[in-house]
Amino acid sequence: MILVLEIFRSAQTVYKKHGSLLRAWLTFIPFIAVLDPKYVQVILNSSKLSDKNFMYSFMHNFLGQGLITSSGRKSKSHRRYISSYFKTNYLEQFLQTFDKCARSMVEELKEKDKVQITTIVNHCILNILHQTIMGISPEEKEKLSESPFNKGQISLLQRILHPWLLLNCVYRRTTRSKLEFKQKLSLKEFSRKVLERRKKEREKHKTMDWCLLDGFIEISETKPDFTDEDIVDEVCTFMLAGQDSVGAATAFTLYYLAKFQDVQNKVNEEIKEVISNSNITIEKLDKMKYLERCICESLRICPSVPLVTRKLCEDVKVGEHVLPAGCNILISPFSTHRSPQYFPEPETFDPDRFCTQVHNCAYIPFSAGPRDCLGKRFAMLEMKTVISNLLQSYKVSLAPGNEQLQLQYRLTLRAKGGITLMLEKR
Ligand code: HEM
Repeated sequence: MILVLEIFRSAQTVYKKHGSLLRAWLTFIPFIAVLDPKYVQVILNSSKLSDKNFMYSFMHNFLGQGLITSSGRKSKSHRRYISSYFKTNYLEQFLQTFDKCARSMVEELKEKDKVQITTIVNHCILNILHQTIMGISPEEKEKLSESPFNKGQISLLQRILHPWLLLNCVYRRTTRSKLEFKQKLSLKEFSRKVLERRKKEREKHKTMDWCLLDGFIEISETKPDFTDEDIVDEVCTFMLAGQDSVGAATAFTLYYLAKFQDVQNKVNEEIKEVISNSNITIEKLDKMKYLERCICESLRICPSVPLVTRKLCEDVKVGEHVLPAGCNILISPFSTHRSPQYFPEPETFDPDRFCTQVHNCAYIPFSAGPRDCLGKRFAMLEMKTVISNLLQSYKVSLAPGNEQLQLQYRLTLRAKGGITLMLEKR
């Protein structure tokens, strides 16, 4: 038996000490932690076991009841409707925005030689999301400054760490709950206004860059079970799902590229060869295989989403064990990615380990199966665009004192104190 935090702290030794199927406590809540990729596969790949557990309901105040937090029929139909908008022909329309926002990020770095890259990257990612999800362009400075998505905060971790707050009757009386409720109202209110504005603009047949909200409106025009309230919830979900996850993964990758100059040089050679100051296209981004392996390796060591949970709706056999219906399952990409059987010397940064095929559930930064990340290709194209734009202009290295990465385990994984880089103009 082990506390969930220990799964992180002793990720390297957890397999030796406890095996890959263990009972774990998240304060007073029992979980079964499933770390072995073969067992993880049984759970994540089953469409019958795709229900999220009670923890996700604590995110309703933040994310609304969109795809990430919902279960059952609603999540299945929403996912079916929305997933077609994450295919290449739609993503292609976002490339210009990725590129434009990345270029203006690089422009802002002019005259600077030392930067907190986490903050800079997060700002760029937020601009990209405002444009691609809601159709608010980076030029609409006033609208952007009003956006409550710039400062959203989730209370789930506080509630877990102070478990009496998990009881709604207690939590409702706290100042934190009132603030969270106010925040939920402002996220929804803002999204509702943006929806109304977009509908009006569509009526006037204004030529506009396509955004995901257009897709949501199109769905609602033909599917009666996809209402305006659902649109608002999905806007909140996508705005928040694509924020810290991508921000952290981009910053972690830049950390490793700054730390290992030989790897950065190889990435830079690839960028020169593939892009050579021409326009970015999906084909070119797909060609950047070495950069992709660097991003994958950063996501292996530092997966932005370090924990995924499920509730079993039926008994499940994994190996010789039967996990009973009703129990809470915890899957930890952070720990599974450190399985020495699949990733020898797991703490070593080695992008070339992805030259050979790995077990599909040994590497799960985007989860796997019917509830895997809908935005994974969006995220990969976006991260490649942002990183290659930065590296075309600057050589990056670690600022003195920033050599050691300290991780902070929030809902998403972060670098404690951010990541500070030195920039040298190329
Ligand atoms: C590096 C970036 C990202 C990582 C590591 C990541 C990781 C994940 C993971 C692990 C899940 C499963 C969560 C769970 O089951 O509890 C997930 C779900 C999801 N992600 Fe991402 N994500 C990233 C970027 C994005 C982006 C850019 C978007 C959209 C713009 C997005 C949209 C979603 C959605 C909608 C789901 C819910 C899918 C469902 O439950 O059917 N993600 N993501």
